[in-house]
Amino acid sequence: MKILLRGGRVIDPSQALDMVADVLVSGDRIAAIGQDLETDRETKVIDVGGCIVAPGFIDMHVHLREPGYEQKETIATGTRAAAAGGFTAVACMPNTQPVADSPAVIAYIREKARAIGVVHVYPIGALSKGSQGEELAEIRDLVEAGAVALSDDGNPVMNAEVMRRALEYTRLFNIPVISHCEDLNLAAGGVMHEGFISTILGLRGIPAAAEEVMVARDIILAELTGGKLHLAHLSSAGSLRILQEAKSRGIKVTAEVTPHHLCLTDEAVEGYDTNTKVNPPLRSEEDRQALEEALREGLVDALATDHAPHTEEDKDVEYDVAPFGISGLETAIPLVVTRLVETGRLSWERLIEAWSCQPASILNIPGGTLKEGGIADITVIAPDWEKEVDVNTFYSLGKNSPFQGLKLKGWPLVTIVAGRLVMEKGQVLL
Ligand SMILES: NC(=O)N[C@@H](CC(=O)O)C(=O)O
Repeated sequence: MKILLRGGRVIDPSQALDMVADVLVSGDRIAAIGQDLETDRETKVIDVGGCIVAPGFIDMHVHLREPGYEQKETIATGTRAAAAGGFTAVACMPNTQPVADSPAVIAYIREKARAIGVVHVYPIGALSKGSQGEELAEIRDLVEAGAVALSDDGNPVMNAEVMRRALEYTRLFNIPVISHCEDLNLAAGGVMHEGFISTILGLRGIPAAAEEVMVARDIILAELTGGKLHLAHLSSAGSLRILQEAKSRGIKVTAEVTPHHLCLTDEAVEGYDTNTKVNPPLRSEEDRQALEEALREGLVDALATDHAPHTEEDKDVEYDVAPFGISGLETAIPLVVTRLVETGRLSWERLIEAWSCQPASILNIPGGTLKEGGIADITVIAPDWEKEVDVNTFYSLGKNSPFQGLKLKGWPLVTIVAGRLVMEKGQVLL
């Protein structure tokens, strides 16, 4: 099977490539990039004139919910949502039931993904047993089973000694520790950003400091141990100042930001829509602008959705008791394209670097490049394709999106995974 993507703007930051060209896929590999490439009768030709052709987008932070919470999402539905959203690979968080703290759960996820998944799935192992934050998980066994990183995402590691040991021990395997930075004592049962709006709404706030003190602590521990630290879903300007200082001193730390923290602020909570309840919370406009600038300048390395699907029953409750999370995979790319790329605030090159090259490099996984001979994971985006978000068309079981009804541009047009056409014009083909 061969596929020819004809006449798109091919942007591959890994090779400093930005030109109008054809891309030929043969088997599971990129066969050639060039002008007017020849085809034979077996080649499926897709006209991508006017579109962006990029190395496959990798979402390094998703919740696939399987095993244990299959009413919220499964590996089958989550990977279809990823393909529909323009992603060729996802890394999934271990807060499943049972928690992915054993080789058996890691193996289960990988086998299920291989059998029925539509995109590549890279499991992230739990850092501590049961993600309880008290005793390290069997890290070597998790790595040998295929975990690409360790994290207790959803459950901050409150014990600094445990975090220290995780950063120390993971050095042996050269994998990152992904930290969900939240001091639970400071967060104190809050449900939104602590500020003027939380006061007006009468909702308990989570101060930005709840994130910032943990960012500072984990950076100190990364410096102490020499471990690889990755900061998940940063939300506050203060976190960025600490990150800046750490990077300027050469500490091994990377960070990600989500589309919702780039596109929304705490004002979105004003209608008490529980789909705006997310952890960390949507913060102030000043924080939002700082995140945008940090992404543009590369201080924040990567984009990631933190796709957190929940059922309608879960979310159809009072704001205080609703679970945190946004179903993000199927709106992520057009949101960032519409708000940041189309407005000239983020270049295509930087978008692709942050959502393809960087995640591949941080997790040390295949992809992030269109080099000839490499694996054919490709994302095509149609910058002019405009349509409204409709959660009823989501492949994800999680319809919990605060973007319902929003008109967006720059939808993903084609997703190719290891040479297989898995999505075309929004329709998943498997
Ligand atoms: N990010 C979220 O808002 N939700 C996450 C867990 C979490 O990080 O709280 C989830 O798993 O639902």
